[in-house]
Amino acid sequence: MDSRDVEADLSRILITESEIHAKIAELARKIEVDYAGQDLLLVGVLKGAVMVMADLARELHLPVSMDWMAVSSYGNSTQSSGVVRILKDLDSELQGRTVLIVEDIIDSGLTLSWLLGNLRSRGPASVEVCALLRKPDAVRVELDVRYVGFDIPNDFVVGYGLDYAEKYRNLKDIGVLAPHTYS
Ligand SMILES: O=P(O)(O)OC[C@H]1O[C@H](OP(=O)(O)OP(=O)(O)O)[C@H](O)[C@@H]1O
Ligand code: HPA
Ligand SMILES: [Mg+2]
Repeated sequence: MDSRDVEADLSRILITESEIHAKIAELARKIEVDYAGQDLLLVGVLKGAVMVMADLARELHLPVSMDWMAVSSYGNSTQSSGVVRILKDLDSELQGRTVLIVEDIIDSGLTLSWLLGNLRSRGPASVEVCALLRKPDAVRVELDVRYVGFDIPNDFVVGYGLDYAEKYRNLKDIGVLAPHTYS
């Protein structure tokens, strides 16, 4: 855990920094095989995916471009509002591009479901998804996700980009937020 005194806010560490980095290397090896010889556009979903994007992009031995989209459906809550808002759109045109969405977490799946529909309507050659975390017991929509790092329990997690009310994104590990911090 980091130097900031946040241990009291976590009920437990779920995934350590070294486990995260090993998993990202494993995902990168698969992506390199699947996209060999192609120019890949990585689309990071701000803000949660900043850490995954930074580490995955540096791990990939492929020519990649990086672009960012900011959407938000959680605000300062631990429950998705179900309403996805674009806060920042992509700078790139997607026509004919090979796109890989990079996400930190699939929880209800509502953000990704909406994003896939939105990006696919822009005429890319393909759109696939790489998500570090997924909560199988929380997913409310059918989603085809090509790369998933860890399936995790249905607890609210923070760290490594994931926030609660904009806090904890800078933790190196991923931990379960103790209920007393938000109830
Ligand atoms: O599967 P879902 O239930 O839709 O949840 C997943 C989304 O929620 C979080 O984003 P958030 O809206 O909190 O924005 P942030 O990335 O800026 O924290 C997370 O980063 C995913 O994008
Ligand atoms: O468990 C979570 N933690 C932080 N942000 C999130 N956004 C969706 N689910 C989560
Ligand atoms: Mg958030």
